[in-house]
Amino acid sequence: METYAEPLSKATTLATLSELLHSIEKSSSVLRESLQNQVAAGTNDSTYSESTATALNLRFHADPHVALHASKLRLACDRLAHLATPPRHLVFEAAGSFYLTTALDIIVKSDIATIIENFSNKAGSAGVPVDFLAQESKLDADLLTRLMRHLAVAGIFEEVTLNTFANTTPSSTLINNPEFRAHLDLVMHEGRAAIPFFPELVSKRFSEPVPPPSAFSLYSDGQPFYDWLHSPAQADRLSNFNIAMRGMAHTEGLAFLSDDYPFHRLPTDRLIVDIGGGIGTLPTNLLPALPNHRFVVQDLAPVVSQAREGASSVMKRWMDQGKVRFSFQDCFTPQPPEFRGAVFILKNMIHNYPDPKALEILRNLRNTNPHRLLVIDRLVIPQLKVTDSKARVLLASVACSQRAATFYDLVMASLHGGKNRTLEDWRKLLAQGGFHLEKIYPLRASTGQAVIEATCN
Ligand SMILES: C[S@@+](CC[C@H](N)C(=O)[O-])C[C@H]1O[C@@H](n2cnc3c(N)ncnc32)[C@H](O)[C@@H]1O
Repeated sequence: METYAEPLSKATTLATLSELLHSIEKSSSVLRESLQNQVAAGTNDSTYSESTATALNLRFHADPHVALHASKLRLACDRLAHLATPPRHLVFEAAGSFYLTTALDIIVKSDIATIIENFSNKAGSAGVPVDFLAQESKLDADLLTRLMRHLAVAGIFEEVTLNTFANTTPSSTLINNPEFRAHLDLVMHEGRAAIPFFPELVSKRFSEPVPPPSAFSLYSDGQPFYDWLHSPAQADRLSNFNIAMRGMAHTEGLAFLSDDYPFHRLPTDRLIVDIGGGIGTLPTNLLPALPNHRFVVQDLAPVVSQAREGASSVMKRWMDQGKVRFSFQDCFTPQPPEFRGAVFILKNMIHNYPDPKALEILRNLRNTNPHRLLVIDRLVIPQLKVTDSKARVLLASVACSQRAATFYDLVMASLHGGKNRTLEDWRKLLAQGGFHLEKIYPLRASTGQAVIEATCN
């Protein structure tokens, strides 16, 4: 017999099972009541959050309280599944998890979800025979069946009858959705370039006095990720990256941002400066709710050009009205004096950098005496065992699955040498940069993001 370092006693297992069942029952009943109310109300979405949740097919996210219970339910179900799974199986399944990535990569590239949708609409059937999918996508039918079946086990697609597949709610997010597919492609394509070098990075970080900054730098002969991405040879990848940033906004619950953080309290005479703002995802989402605010979106030259050239008609109108301005600004250089006292936003920026580089950015901003600094980034919450720890309490109040937050932490390590940070990391980093962390506003329907509000020390 194998021996175990710390076997769970039957009494402990029983107590955990009871605690989880209680939590699942409580959250499920909140969700059920919310759905009953929605069904009774019919199709009328009267608030902005309601129509946003409907548009994104989020049944439980119009109301933040219900959204919190949806997240709590997932957390409790994950823990319950861990408890019920033979321990070796959890480890074994983790070993094979990259086959899921591979299967997803293939079906995303061939846009199988859209093929299923088009065929089902035409034929009026729930499922599509795999032979048809194979013909349309020019992929081997036998291997495609097996890839689809593996995805179906994960809830992406459904095998309705033998070798016949239908979309599910998750796979439907891929239908005619180039922005979401670009985001997935970014994670899988650039990720796959860097991942083979990850073991070397981990080892060299231990053994070498000046280790490589990231796994990606080992792939790119030392070029930092953004230098590589902005080089003329990678024009297609830059274009995919910028589209991916729009797709990312939907995965991160950005649509609810104006409800989850009180932007309306920010004075309208202060500019909102979005540092490393890409092609303007933030004002696109915020301006409809904040028509009297003005945004400056800063980024590096190739991105600013793409933002101006590819601006939508709405964006062009905002630019003409002076509500949005795209400007070239390297975040490692001092901000121009006109931005003194502005509201600065760093959305998905700081996670790209290790602490010394992140501090350079923060100190530059501190010198402009900002009205507020809003860091929109992921909050990693370690799932500590100690039940009364602060982290446990935080996890319960934010109630966000950590699957994306911790995997993205590794994406940051691998591509940029950056990291996703815990609450203590944020508090310390902000203090060293001259800021005081005022409050955390978790974003519902996000993958662990929160607005971290800071003021000058
Ligand atoms: C992860 S993306 C985030 C984009 C946007 N904030 C969002 O959340 O959609 C990081 C952005 O930082 C920009 N960036 C990289 N290095 C920069 C620098 N030194 N100064 C300003 N922006 C930079 C990139 O071009 C990219 O648009």
